[in-house]
Amino acid sequence: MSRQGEGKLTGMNSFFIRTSGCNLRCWFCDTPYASWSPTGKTVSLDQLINDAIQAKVDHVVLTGGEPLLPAAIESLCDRLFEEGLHVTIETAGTIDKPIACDLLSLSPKLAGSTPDPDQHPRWSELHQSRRLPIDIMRRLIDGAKDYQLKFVVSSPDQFTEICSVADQLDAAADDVFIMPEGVTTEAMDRAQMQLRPLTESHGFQYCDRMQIRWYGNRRGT
Ligand SMILES: C[S@@+](CC[C@H](N)C(=O)[O-])C[C@H]1O[C@@H](n2cnc3c(N)ncnc32)[C@H](O)[C@@H]1O
Ligand SMILES: Nc1nc2[nH]cc(C(=O)O)c2c(=O)[nH]1
Ligand code: SF4
Ligand SMILES: [Mg+2]
Repeated sequence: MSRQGEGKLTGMNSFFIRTSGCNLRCWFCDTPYASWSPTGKTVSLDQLINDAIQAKVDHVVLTGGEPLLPAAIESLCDRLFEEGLHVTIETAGTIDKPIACDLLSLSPKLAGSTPDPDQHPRWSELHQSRRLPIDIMRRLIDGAKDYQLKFVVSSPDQFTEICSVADQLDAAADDVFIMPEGVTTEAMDRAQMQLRPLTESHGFQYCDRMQIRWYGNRRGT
């Protein structure tokens, strides 16, 4: 049990399910234990549903790693819906699956997310070739009741690219969230000074990462 720290449902008590394993390798990934060096244990669907019910909250967040990768993700969503739970999926949006959810929290990965080609030649190439399949993202958005686009930003120069991706996805400015890259309050405060005015001048929403302010950058929060 935690609180949603990012985007339109910030502050909502939520049960988080984090799948391990990712098809991308963002250099800045804040959950390397679910991407670069995947760890974790196998949990049955029955157990997950049971735990979600026991958490006594209305909201469940599926994240990762990349939550659209596991074969059982559709069954998991269906069973959460049967329990009347609100399901948010946090995804980079690169996996083609006909999945339904209440809120698709889509975080398209910009060119600057690609890992260093000298240090990680294979992953750099794979990441670059996989990170932005606009047609797949459009289908995911069509299958969701609501959506938001959350961009991780490490430089103001990235706004041109963000506008282009948002345009290609026909996103309203109001559904675009600008989130600072960073895992400390100090880094987020520094970034905010530069990014907030730009965010507002584009009509986008600024997205702090409240979990870092509430809990610190701790696993399980
Ligand atoms: C760890 S990812 C898991 C879900 C999915 N793989 C994705 O990237 O959307 C969860 C969220 O954290 C964001 N994120 C990861 N590392 C970050 C960092 N260093 N700073 C800011 N946001 C970060 C991602 O963009 C995404 O919105
Ligand atoms: N509290 C909290 N809120 C979050 N919203 C999205 C998260 C994610 O890692 O996907 C996240 C997370 O890791 N923690
Ligand atoms: S897509 Fe998400 S989980 Fe995968 S490496 Fe990037 S931030 Fe991490
Ligand atoms: Mg997180």
